[in-house]
Amino acid sequence: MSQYKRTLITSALPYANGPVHIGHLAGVYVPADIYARYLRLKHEDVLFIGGSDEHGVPITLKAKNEGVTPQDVVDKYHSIIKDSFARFGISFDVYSRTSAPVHHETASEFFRKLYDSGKFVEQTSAQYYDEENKQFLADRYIVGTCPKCGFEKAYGDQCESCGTSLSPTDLINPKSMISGNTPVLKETKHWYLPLDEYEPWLREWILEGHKEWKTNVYGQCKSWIDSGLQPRAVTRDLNWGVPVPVEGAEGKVLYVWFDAPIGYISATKELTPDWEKYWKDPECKMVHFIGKDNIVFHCIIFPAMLKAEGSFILPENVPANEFLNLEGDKISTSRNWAVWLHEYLDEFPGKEDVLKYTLTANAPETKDNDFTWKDFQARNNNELVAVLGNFVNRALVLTQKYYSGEVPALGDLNDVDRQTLAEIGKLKADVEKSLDTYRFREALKLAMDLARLGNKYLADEEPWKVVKTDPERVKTVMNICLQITANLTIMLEPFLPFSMDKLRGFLNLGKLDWSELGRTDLLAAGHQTKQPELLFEKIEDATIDAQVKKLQDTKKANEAAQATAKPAKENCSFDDFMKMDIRTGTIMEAEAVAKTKKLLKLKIDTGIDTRTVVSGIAEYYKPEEIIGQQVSILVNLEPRELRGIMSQGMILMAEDADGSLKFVSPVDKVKNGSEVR
Ligand SMILES: Nc1ncnc2c1ncn2[C@@H]1O[C@H](COP(=O)(O)OP(=O)(O)OP(=O)(O)O)[C@@H](O)[C@H]1O
Ligand SMILES: [Zn+2]
Repeated sequence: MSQYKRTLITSALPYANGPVHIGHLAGVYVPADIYARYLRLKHEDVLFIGGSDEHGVPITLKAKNEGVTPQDVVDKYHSIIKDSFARFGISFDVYSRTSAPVHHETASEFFRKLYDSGKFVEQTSAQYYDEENKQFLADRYIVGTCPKCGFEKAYGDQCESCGTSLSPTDLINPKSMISGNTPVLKETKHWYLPLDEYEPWLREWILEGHKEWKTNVYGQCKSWIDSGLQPRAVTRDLNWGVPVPVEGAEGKVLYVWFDAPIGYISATKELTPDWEKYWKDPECKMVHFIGKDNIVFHCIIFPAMLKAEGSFILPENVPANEFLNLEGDKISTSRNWAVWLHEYLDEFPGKEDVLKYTLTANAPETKDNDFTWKDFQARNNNELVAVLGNFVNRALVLTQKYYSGEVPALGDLNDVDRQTLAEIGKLKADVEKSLDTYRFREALKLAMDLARLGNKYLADEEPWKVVKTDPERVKTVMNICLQITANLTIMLEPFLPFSMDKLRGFLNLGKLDWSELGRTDLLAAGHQTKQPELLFEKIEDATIDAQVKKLQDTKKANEAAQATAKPAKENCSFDDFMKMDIRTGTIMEAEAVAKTKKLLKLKIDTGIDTRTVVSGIAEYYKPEEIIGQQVSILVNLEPRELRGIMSQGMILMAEDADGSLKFVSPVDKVKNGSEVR
């Protein structure tokens, strides 16, 4: 048993400027949920905390762009996020938000306590100011060139290209995000947490005291500490956030990364009056689930804040994950490169566990990983359907067939039986060890080994053959298969809660505790099981192809949005322009030019005559679609031969950003032969 009486699980507060995607799930919420469900199955005293992070500059910028208030933005996404988590079965004990009054109060008090006990350094410095909008430019209100890598769109707080954390005055050629103007420097007062003073303590606490932390986490902490910690401003000139509760701080709010982690405390307060049992008692173990970009905030800044305050416990572990990518590209909310949870839930009803399974089996625990729809399909078809679904289905169906669903009695055991049953206990110990050390991928693989064990046992014992010669023996085999199935409902419960609920229904069995895992008498002889349905269904190629197509469309839309118009060509004289004779005409006939992919042979009524034109539009228009289409045609272009056809003139086309061609034609129909000028 551990030295702890309670566990407080926090999961990073998703930023309420977009919905939740599979990266968030794989990095944070799925492992946190597995851990919470596991501890609950063990009857431990555990709280699982979540909530939306609703302050900070990106939200105010989004509101500005959309012509709504920041509150509108966070209301919208908080409700989408909260609802999708609930549908997906992320089992928060509370899901709060940082715009809630309890949070404003808590964060404000927290700041005030540090302020009153002299933990901050007050400093006036020159900061960028947009004179047109009369506003200081914090964090993402300012862009410029990264001094480290030369990326031209680095933000005032971070370069998204090289990951360096910056302050606005580091940027080369800074520009205001609101007006595009070059900002001026203006004096303003802020409060700083002197992280440098906490350096020796952090070194001791993490580098000496927490060598067991994951290497990616420990490594990042070491690198931050070794490169020297600087005082960090914890306030901003901004009108969206928790107001700085100090006289003379009008127009200032707490820095979003100061207030967000305090959100874990506020959410706990919202949940229970006993919140101090979790936050202030050293017998409580606190674990932060986060992605790698949040490590510095949870391992260095927030602990320094808690330490400065003095009455709070510190995290016992921070099992941060690396990043999940999507089909080879970084997931991005702004580029819409993501699989969105709320869309997945609509498009794959009843398949919550399939996503949870895939994200766990392929979790970015030690390095960045890639989600692909092919892998999703393979995990479902080859593992959930072929291994787990297949085993439990055979066990239940054969029980129906031989015994009308009644659990048969266990007879004499042979060596294989004994080894198989003993394996359940061994797997239990291994799964526990993995879960206790936050190795969820490994834990899931081991738990699935129990289903593999069942499959192998069934295949080796072949009850469908033996039943003809030795029906007594088959009773023992089927009893063992059913005991394995019952054990699966416990072992896989943290990972596949919806499916295990279903499976318990087939077994006609209530929810069992983790402590009962490993028992070989979970189902008594004579217990009545029910007619089973399929636990998992195969996912067909067409379903996967549709998802891949959706992503390809996103990519195309992004490329088109990125494309900038080419610069204008050199001037030409009016006379030169007037030499071109452009008319309106109508396509009378159209056919593909044999042995070419691009060319159509068109017959055009130009008002002057009817003539033949060869046009390179076959990839964009089918011949039958364009008969009767009015077009603009350059009629005095020198005729030329294309593929043996004399082409007399050229149809004008507009080339879109993706290279596709569209007709340039009058908005309203005009008489053929009308001049275009
Ligand atoms: N692709 C990813 N893989 C793993 N974890 C991620 C990924 N994207 C975000 N996270 C984690 O999810 C948590 C919540 O993320 P947050 O709402 O701050 O979004 P974000 O990092 O701004 O992501 P995005 O820019 O995609 O919206 C954070 O702990 C973050 O580290
Ligand atoms: Zn950079």
